Amino acid sequence: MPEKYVIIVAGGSGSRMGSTLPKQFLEVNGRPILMRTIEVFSSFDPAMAIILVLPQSNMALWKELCEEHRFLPAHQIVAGGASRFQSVRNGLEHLPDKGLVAIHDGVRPFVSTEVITQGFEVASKQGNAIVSLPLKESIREVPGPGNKSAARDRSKYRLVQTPQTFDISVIKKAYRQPESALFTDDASVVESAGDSIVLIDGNEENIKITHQADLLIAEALLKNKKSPA
Ligand SMILES: Nc1ccn([C@@H]2O[C@H](COP(=O)(O)OP(=O)(O)OP(=O)(O)O)[C@@H](O)[C@H]2O)c(=O)n1
Ligand SMILES: C[C@](O)(CO)[C@H](O)COP(=O)(O)O
Repeated sequence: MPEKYVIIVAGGSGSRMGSTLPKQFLEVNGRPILMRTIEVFSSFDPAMAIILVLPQSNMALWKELCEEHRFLPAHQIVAGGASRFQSVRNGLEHLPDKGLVAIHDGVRPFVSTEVITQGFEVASKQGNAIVSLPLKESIREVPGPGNKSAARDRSKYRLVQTPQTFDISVIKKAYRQPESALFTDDASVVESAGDSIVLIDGNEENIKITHQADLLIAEALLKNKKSPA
């Protein structure tokens, strides 16, 4: 297996959460969300290099939080950009040219180690591995034909999550493209560079904490984790 790296992107402002403090620093059951996310990767492989992308304006806060919570996992801090694309691109500059990198949202603390493992294994053989889930609700296209809404076949779609794991040469080449509004994740950047995307199954608990209600779900997931099997 080639050398493994992870870029954890936490350079956003969390506008949909509606809190003054960006959501990655909010505590769930007494610990900042971002620390929980980093800990999943450091326990998966304590030797793996962790690149953490943060808003420039929150770097001092992060240092204080690390001291307060005695947060020990080693990580290299990189300044984020105005968009997720720019934050990932900044993180990639701190990687060597060879190896594998998992790119993961700092606000997805419930990714399983099985999914991380599968991501590295598949990406080492096929160049990339993108975590996804089937849809569990009906979907409609809006507007569909005739400017009306139209039922669509959900079996043709997947919900895309992170980590998205890549051969470093593949992802670095892709991120040399100019930014596009269509680049909502790393798979879309790599696909636009001409590579085929490989989907793997994710874990249902790996939610992206986005809205206030997600904090309640996160608390419930943690409670469930602690209870005896
Ligand atoms: N300029 C940005 C924007 C987003 N992200 C990160 O990308 C992940 C997924 O983005 P999202 O959930 O949309 O986070 P925000 O952009 O912070 O939220 P919002 O869109 O509600 O403002 C988050 O971990 C976020 O911190 C980032 O590193 N740099
Ligand atoms: C990368 C991502 O988390 C995959 O689901 C997602 O695309 C981020 O999207 P958002 O618009 O920043 O919420």
